[in-house]
Amino acid sequence: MVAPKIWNAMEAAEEARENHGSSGIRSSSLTVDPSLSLPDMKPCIVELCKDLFKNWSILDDSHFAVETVSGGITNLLLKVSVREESGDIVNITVRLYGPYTEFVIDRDRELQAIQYLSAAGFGAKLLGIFGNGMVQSFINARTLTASDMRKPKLAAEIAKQLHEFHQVEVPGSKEPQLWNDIFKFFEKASILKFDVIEKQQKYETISFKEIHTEIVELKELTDRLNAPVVFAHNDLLSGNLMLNDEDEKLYFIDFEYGSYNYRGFDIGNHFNEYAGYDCDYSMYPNKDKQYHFFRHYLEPYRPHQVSDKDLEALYVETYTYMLASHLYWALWALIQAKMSLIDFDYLGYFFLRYNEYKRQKEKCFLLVQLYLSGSGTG
Ligand SMILES: Nc1ncnc2c1ncn2[C@@H]1O[C@H](COP(=O)(O)OP(=O)(O)OP(=O)(O)O)[C@@H](O)[C@H]1O
Repeated sequence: MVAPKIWNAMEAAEEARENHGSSGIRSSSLTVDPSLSLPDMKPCIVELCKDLFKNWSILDDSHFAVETVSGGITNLLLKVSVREESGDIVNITVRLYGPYTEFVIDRDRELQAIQYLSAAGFGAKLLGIFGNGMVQSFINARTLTASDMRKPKLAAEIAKQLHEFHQVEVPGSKEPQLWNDIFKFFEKASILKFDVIEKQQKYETISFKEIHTEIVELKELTDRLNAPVVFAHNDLLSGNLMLNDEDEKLYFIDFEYGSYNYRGFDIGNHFNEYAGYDCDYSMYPNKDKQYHFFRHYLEPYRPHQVSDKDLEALYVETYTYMLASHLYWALWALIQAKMSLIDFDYLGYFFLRYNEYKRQKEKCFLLVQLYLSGSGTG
């Protein structure tokens, strides 16, 4: 097993300290125990805020209100409202990384990306980092549901924003990470041991030999497409989309899985999320709905001028990487089943994603072969 890369919070904090003048990102070496109850955690959060934002250090603790925004599937997110001396209220969020999340999330990669993405106007502004988390601006908006996300007007807006997102340049290697990540997940996922006997028995029904063959075959197929590579969000589910209804501003949030990747993966992965938390894959968009999305993605200001050839190419690309998205999150779920402290049936989630992969595979492979042979997709 490849040794997991443990995010070096101290190094990152030190780097941010050095860069503070230019990037405006503050840093603290404090850590907050995520297992504390909210009342016990509050004094630690207040101390952290005072350490990061020196102008708040003179305020009495009664000026700080702390509440939970979300348990997330991965992290704990808190909202801190600070009544400043002037009487103004400032809202920020404090994100505590979930334990062991470094097994599936590269925090260095996330932190670097977030700075460039937030400078380009995406997501919440990064205000500071600390030993086991980060502080960001609070976004005044509601979180979308899967059914919101499927509405044509919002789908067009998401496509348009994704087009912009994919234009952002993040320094560093521009190598697509998909297959590196999938193989890394595979290595970890294939050697797990569960203490709970039922879980272990369920786990033992999985054929990793079969999965490995699937990964290799799918990689070979996607390689033949020469798909464009962009800086991708990689986790565009409804919970990572927020909308302010008044000014109709849409926000992409949560760049934990962001990396250079195939654009078709970002889109296919997003379409898989139409299934919502119940994984109802009958909600996957039909060809018309996909084309609606593609038009606004490819030409946000002239959606009706996109050529049939470009639509078809993106259709094939998306279909193929949609399969990769199932493999990616299926393997991710196995690692979570072992590592996460969150009470969620990750093992069951593996089967939902992998079974859907198997259900779609043949049709997809056939479609790509037809397309590559020049016979079209019909
Ligand atoms: N900066 C923010 N301002 C306001 N609300 C936010 C902000 N960031 C996240 N949220 C809210 O908290 C929820 C969880 O956030 P996020 O997805 O970043 O956490 P997570 O732990 O990574 O969750 P998951 O693993 O489920 O994606 C979002 O769906 C959104 O409702």
